[in-house]
Amino acid sequence: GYTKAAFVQEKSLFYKAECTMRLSRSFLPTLKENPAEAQIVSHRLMLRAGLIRQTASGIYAWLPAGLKVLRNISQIVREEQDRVGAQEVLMPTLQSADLWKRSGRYDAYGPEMLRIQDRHKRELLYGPTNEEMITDLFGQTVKSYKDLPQVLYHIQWKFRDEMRPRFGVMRGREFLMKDAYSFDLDYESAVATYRRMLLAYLRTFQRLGVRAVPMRADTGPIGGELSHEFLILAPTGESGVFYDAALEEQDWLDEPVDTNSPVALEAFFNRVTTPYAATDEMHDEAGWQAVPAERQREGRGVEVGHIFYFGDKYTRSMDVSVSGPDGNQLYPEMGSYGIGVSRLAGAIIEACHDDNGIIWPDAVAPFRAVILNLKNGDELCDAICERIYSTNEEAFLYDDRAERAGVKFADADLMGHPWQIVVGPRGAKEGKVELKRRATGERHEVSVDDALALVL
Ligand SMILES: Nc1ncnc2c1ncn2[C@@H]1O[C@H](COS(=O)(=O)NC(=O)[C@@H](N)CS)[C@@H](O)[C@H]1O
Repeated sequence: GYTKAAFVQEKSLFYKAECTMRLSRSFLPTLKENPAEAQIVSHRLMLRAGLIRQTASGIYAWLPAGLKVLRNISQIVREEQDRVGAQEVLMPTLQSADLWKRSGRYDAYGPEMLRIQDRHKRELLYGPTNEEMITDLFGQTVKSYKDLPQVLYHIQWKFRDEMRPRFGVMRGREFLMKDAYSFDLDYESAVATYRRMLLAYLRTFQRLGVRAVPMRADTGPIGGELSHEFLILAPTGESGVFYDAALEEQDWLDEPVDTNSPVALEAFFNRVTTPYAATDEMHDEAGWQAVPAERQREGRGVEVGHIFYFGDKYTRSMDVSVSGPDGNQLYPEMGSYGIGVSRLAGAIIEACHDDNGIIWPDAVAPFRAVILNLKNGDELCDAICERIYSTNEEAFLYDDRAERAGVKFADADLMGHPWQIVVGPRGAKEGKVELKRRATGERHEVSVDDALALVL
């Protein structure tokens, strides 16, 4: 068996700064009851699992576990943007109204725009999106077509003064968005960029552990004529969706698309857009009836991403041009590509939960596993828990509270950790722990080493 002396000796060798994720000392306020104001399951569970707290209508604070989820989502989004050659920048949340007057959207955008005056009475606004700002930044720097294409993105907070914020972070007023903007020499290369982004989005959502169906969309206040939105299937989704089941069976991660070949991109684009898929706004009966009945899928979806090609809408209106191959000035062709990063935290829960709580996909979970000590103060249980905990303090939440087992099991299911490592006195005597997979409920009694090998 594992002795306390061995543990103390080992721990003293590898002593690290104490990580705060011992539940007895963490800022992780779980709730026993469903808050009355939460109407949908993701809002209820995000409050009950201690991930967020509302600070004003449609505005939330992200508590330690919720912030870990936000960072995990952001990191996957970032990796897939970098993979298709986009470059990360960070633009401010506050924008000068002058930019929006140049593009003509200052008045057109409407009451959702939060307008602010500074002490010198200068007109500012809290950015709802960044087409104007990125086009201005691009125009200050790029003067020749030789410097095209450019794809720039950032992951930044936005503000839209929604008339009725609701459903927690799903329809907030201040929310985190990845927004990318592309600048190309001509239509063909702009379309190639659009298709690369579409693939990047499908890979991103698959890596997040959800299925997002791409659908033709209308373009709304952003403008342009080529647009797709990506919807995660969830019963509380705001959009009705109709699509061909063929779209659910693709594995985009081993999709060998040569993204430098327009021909390969066209073949990929046709594979994605040929099967029928439309939200209720774009649905057409004729197209729908052509889908064989056994492949027709109908439901509701949450929009987690939206991409647009809109040509020279902003470069022309803001007069941002570059010298072309023939020496004449030309307006670069643009697209913009948004992902609702904070909305995804809620949308993923809508798609991944059961009656006991959240079921985090491994890639998004705030912790890989929770260690449940069923007998605090028992020398062997404590030693085994401390040993597991000290192997990777970032990955583990250690429930060291002086609570009875039932409370620990219920909270572990509620918080949705992919793995539960249960340490009880009987198993500890044989150096065994019980490993539970949250998604399936499967339990196995294994040695500590095997548990660590499986979880990490
Ligand atoms: N009120 C909101 N709360 C949370 N997420 C939102 C909200 N409004 C939009 N989003 C998310 O942000 C994504 C992009 O927003 S958007 O308006 O469709 N597109 C743009 O703003 C473009 N500038 C893309 S760069 C949406 O697909 C959605 O997932």
